[in-house]
Amino acid sequence: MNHRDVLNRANPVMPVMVIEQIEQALPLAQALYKGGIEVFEITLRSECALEAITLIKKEMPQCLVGAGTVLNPQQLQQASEAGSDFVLTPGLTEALLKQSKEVDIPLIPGVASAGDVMLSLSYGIDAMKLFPATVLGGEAMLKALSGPFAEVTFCPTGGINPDNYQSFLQLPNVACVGGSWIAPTSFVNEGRWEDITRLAAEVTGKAC
Ligand SMILES: O=C(O)C(=O)C[C@H](O)[C@H](O)COP(=O)(O)O
Repeated sequence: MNHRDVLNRANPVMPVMVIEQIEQALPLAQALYKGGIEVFEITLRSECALEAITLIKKEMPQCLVGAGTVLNPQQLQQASEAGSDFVLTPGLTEALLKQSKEVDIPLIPGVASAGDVMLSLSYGIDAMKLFPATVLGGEAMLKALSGPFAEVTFCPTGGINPDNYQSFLQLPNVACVGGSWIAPTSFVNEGRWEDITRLAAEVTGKAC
């Protein structure tokens, strides 16, 4: 499985998940799965994030579990040891790119400029996260990047919501979108799992 496979399998949406309590991990992942989602981004923004990755991967091996908000090589190493299938970063650094090759885990780097895309390509990575997508110009930015980088596939993330995700998905260089709107913190904290399944199913068109 490479970077591109991850983004293609995440189509149409990769949920950006913040799990504050380990008890929320499985109900949340299962609620999303029931709504047709099988690729998760679990951000390393909470104490129990690594534990949540391990747990979800163990109980739902049919899903792909990625670690998000990976900021440095140490976190990349920890994410890999926790069992992550892939990692995502908000931006890219040479240190992260090098470490992902050493650890041999697909890294989907956040990019915000043509220079970032070129650095990522120089490490053989042609599937990237555009972050923060709407701030960077959204669809206009993606159309502009498709000129020089026709072969690159993106997962726009940051500012994607129920009103704009469809127009992003129509672009040929967009494999999937990323977003937290699909797993709102308030719903997670209130245990509104059926509402999360409904949100996911509205986007995927699937329910199981
Ligand atoms: O943490 C990371 O690795 C990021 O890249 C940031 C997240 O993708 C965005 O915070 C999601 O943005 P929203 O859907 O607008 O909430």
